[in-house]
Amino acid sequence: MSYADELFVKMCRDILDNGTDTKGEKVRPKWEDTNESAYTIKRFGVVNRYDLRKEFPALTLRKTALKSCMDEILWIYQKKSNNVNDLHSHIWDAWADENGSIGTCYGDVVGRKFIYKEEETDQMDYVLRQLKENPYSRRIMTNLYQFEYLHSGALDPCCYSMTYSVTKEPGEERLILNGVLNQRSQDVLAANNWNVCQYAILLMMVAQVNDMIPGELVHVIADAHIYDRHVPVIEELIKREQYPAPKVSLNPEVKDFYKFTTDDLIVEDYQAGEQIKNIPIAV
Ligand SMILES: Nc1nc(=O)c2c([nH]1)NC[C@@H]1CN(c3ccc(C(=O)N[C@@H](CCC(=O)O)C(=O)O)cc3)CN21
Ligand SMILES: O=c1ccn([C@H]2C[C@H](O)[C@@H](COP(=O)(O)O)O2)c(=O)[nH]1
Repeated sequence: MSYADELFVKMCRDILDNGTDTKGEKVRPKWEDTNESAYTIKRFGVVNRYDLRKEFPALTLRKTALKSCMDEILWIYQKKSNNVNDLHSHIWDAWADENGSIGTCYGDVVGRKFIYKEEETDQMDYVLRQLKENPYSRRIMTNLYQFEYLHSGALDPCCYSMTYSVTKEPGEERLILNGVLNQRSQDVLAANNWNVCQYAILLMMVAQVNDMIPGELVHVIADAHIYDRHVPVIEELIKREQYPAPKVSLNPEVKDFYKFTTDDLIVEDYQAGEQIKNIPIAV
């Protein structure tokens, strides 16, 4: 059975049984159809660890759209775009302006130039260069939570930082590339496995172009929540049958981070439960 399923079911049970309700409090998100407040049951401080050497962390309770996940991660970290017209899914449409822009967040922040040691770079190029030149550095991270740009971005980034950390295992020639994903806010039904698979794929891409082995992904979530309208959906989902994790790999020919496309993601044996259609998204 997929380890990601096991962790997901445990996390959902913990949120539902031990979480606290925001009902009646002042909350930001709304349900688009009725304009009512979208309340949640939340759990503070959830930490999940996935080991990519053992298996890929995809849910099998329902299918996660892995190519769309990768498409969004390429949009942010490779194209460094903030325009939904550069994205092949419609998940960001509700937050875009009439030109398709989501403003100064996500890709826009990744691509902003700054000077580091007298050279102009951006956050992703900095990470790629540090891993090549200085892999044991403890300063290898991206950080999308830039206060000066929040006011003109469509949404404050939820997955806001990724810290890369290299280890060496006895008997293993290549270095292991691990990552800590920090997330301030998580819509567990809509995007938990979506975000996990995205950053797993990002770690795999960054490892491959540095000839490293993707190791552990540690996902730290400050506010892991289930929206009120999602509770019955989650209750049904976590009772479903679980299957072994799919095999997910990258085209080994790609050695340049900027050359990956979603065609380079190879997904095999992905058996999963029925898709849940039309999940309501709080905006
Ligand atoms: N309330 C809320 N939840 C989120 O997950 C979220 C936001 N808001 N705001 C911005 C982005 C947009 N995100 C989204 C929005 C929709 C889906 C969604 O509907 N996913 C479908 C599959 C979509 C596809 O196949 O392309 C799913 O079944 O999970 C996922 C992430 C993540 N973010
Ligand atoms: O990658 C993402 C992007 C967004 N979310 C969710 C988490 C929250 O439910 C909303 C954002 O609302 P805030 O009031 O700004 O926290 O979007 C996610 O889970 N993953």
